[in-house]
Amino acid sequence: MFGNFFSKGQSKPSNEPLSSAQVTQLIDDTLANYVSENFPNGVLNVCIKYQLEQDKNITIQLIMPFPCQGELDELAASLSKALGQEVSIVVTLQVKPVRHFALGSDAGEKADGAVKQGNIANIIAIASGKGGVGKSTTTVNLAYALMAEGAKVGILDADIYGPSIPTMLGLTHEKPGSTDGKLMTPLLAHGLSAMSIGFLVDPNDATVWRGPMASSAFNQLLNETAWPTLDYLLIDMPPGTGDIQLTLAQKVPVAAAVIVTTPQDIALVDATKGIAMFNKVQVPVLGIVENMSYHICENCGHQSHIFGEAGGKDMAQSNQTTLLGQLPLDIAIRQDADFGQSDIIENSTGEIASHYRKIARNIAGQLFLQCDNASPLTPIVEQQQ
Ligand SMILES: Nc1ncnc2c1ncn2[C@@H]1O[C@H](COP(=O)(O)OP(=O)(O)OP(=O)(O)O)[C@@H](O)[C@H]1O
Repeated sequence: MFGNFFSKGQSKPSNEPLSSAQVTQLIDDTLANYVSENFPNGVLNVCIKYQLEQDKNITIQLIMPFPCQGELDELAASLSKALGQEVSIVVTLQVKPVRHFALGSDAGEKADGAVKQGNIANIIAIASGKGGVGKSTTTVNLAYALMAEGAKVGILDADIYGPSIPTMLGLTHEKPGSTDGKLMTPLLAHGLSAMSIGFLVDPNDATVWRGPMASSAFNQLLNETAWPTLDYLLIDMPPGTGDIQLTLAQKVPVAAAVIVTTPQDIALVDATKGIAMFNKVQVPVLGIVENMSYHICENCGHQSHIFGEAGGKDMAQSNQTTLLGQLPLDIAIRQDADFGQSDIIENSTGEIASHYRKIARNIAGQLFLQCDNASPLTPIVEQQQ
């Protein structure tokens, strides 16, 4: 796809240096004609503002409605090569809410989209039918990946019975404070705002909570946290599709859900139940992330499909949803999770980071593209050119 942007009625530049007007035209056409999953009608079609600066180097300033820096960096690299001149694309984000969110203790009950606008643009639930498929690990890495793409992100650990987010963020012994004595200040992990029941109570105490108690603890975590302005709040849902999950999905104005699964049959069956649950409460499912899809042998490079092959793709097809991406079973992912690290923080252009960043862009892009019409609680979403 990249490098093909001259194909739509454009001619490749000859060796002669291009005039400034020709460069402008070529860049305009490229941005208009570049097509990918997240830009089905070109970049300019969704761009809010576009500005071109030509000097020794070329800088393209774009205001975009969803994070896409990584994809546009690749487009800029292709343009640089084609023009023989350094081209950079600088993205500023203006993420629009798909559903309005009210801060305050009554927000859960009034999740009807008519309440006052909070400072969280979009809440995305990350769920799995089956436990242990890597939902929390994926949620943490996707949060960092969205940040690497330029977004302001928070994470809420709704896994009341087994909160693993504190460990995965390296915040095990930390406790949130409060500046006003009412709202808790979320903890920060490399710029990611986080709240978890694991910060507040001994996880062993929470395991004996019954449904209503767990549900009210979750409401408190969401509504009594002084969230900063966020483009996305990712909710790490408890595994399963029982009453607790259903209540959470209903109480929170979730813009959309993402299902994490492994390609194993037993996990896919439960993931299908997860999709059905969100359909029931009319929360659009953006797609499926297939975790532990394959393993590459460190010694010989052989790729093996330990948990089966193509399960996520087939399941996405049979549920009329999208396979948002596949992640390897990789020792570095496991080690990072155990030690409160993420490869994305250290090396945002590394191989593992690239997998997560691509999926993060797909989630944000599909949320923008799909949800305008899909969510019953959607306010008018303006698209500007
Ligand atoms: N892609 C991966 N490669 C290697 N290890 C992974 C990967 N994804 C997750 N893991 C490991 O698998 C284990 C389970 O992951 P995690 O806790 O994220 O699963 P979960 O679905 O959230 O579990 P639970 O159902 O308990 O909430 C962890 O040890 C984690 O480090």
